[in-house]
Amino acid sequence: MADAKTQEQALLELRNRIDGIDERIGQLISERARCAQEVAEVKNASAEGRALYYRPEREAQVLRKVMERNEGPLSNEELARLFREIMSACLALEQPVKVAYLGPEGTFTQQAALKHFGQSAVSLPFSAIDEVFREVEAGAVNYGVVPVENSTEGVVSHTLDNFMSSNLKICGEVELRVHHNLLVSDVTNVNSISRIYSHGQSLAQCRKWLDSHYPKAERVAVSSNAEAARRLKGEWNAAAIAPAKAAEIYGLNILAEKIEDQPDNSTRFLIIGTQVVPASGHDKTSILVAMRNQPGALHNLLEPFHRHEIDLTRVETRPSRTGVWTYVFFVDFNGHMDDPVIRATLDEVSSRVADLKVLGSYPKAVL
Ligand SMILES: O=C(O)C(=O)C[C@]1(C(=O)O)C=C[C@@H](O)C=C1
Repeated sequence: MADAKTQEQALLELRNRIDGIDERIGQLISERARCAQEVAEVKNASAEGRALYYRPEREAQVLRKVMERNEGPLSNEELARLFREIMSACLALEQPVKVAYLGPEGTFTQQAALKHFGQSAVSLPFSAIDEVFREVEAGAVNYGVVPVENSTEGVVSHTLDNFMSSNLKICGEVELRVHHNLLVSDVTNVNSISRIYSHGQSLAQCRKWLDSHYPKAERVAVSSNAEAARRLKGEWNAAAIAPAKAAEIYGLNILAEKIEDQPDNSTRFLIIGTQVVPASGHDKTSILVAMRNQPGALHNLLEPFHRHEIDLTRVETRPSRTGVWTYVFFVDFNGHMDDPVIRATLDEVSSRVADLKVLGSYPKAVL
């Protein structure tokens, strides 16, 4: 009895301390939000209606500082995620940011949009990558989010091809650990699952798991994981592979978690917009280069990077849509356009190729 009393007393004291801390945190968050409102006034005063509220480079710096200062016990990622949301709410006070993403609701791309902009952003689903580009170009939204690398949605080439005809810039990147789950609906008879829906790439990424758990089930590839989740309604013998978020949105149950064959399965997404982003201190640049398919062409293109010791992070090639025998390379490397070494390198590259377009310099993914 005495023990129970002491425990209750200890809890009460700790909870009183937590109440006091919460009060201070609340006051500080409000003070920060008022500061952000003043930032907006300063931006408005000098921009004649064209103020840039969202500043990717500053957000990256804020989050990096949060991680550097962290003394635990929360992990760097956890603490940065909390500050991500505080900044998202502060930005919404300045201007609610509108973001188009490759939908439907529940896709990994939506998850990437929320991870990058936080919950206070207004995110709008579009059914094709071209549409996301068009919405941003038309000014109907401020930014777009599209998958680009090792994508579960299987659309990397679409994103790259869109850059050939678009003047949009890359303003940021997001990396997402991709976990697959087996989802069922309330009416599913879990002992007689004979059909499994998902995007083709997701089915491929869970092949071994499916082979051992559902070797006889028919695997049906559909346009997105969210579409797979949507199909389940009313099908008693079907399951879907999709993100946990899709279970929430479509009212489904998770039958098995993290069923991907590779535990470090991840996808990279790009933030597209019209803004040129200043250096944040840890940046990447993406360029698009068009060149004739001659012997030694790729070596010619890459040699200046090697000589200037610039780290390439990705080289991708696509056949150009115009002109026979011409290839287009997408090259990502560490560094920012404002850096004189990068500028000099690109001047050299430019003199060796048919065309060079800088798609953007942007902060490396922080979270
Ligand atoms: O520093 C700014 O420019 C701000 O607008 C403030 C702030 C923030 O909350 O820290 C908010 C939005 C921007 O994207 C970056 C930072």
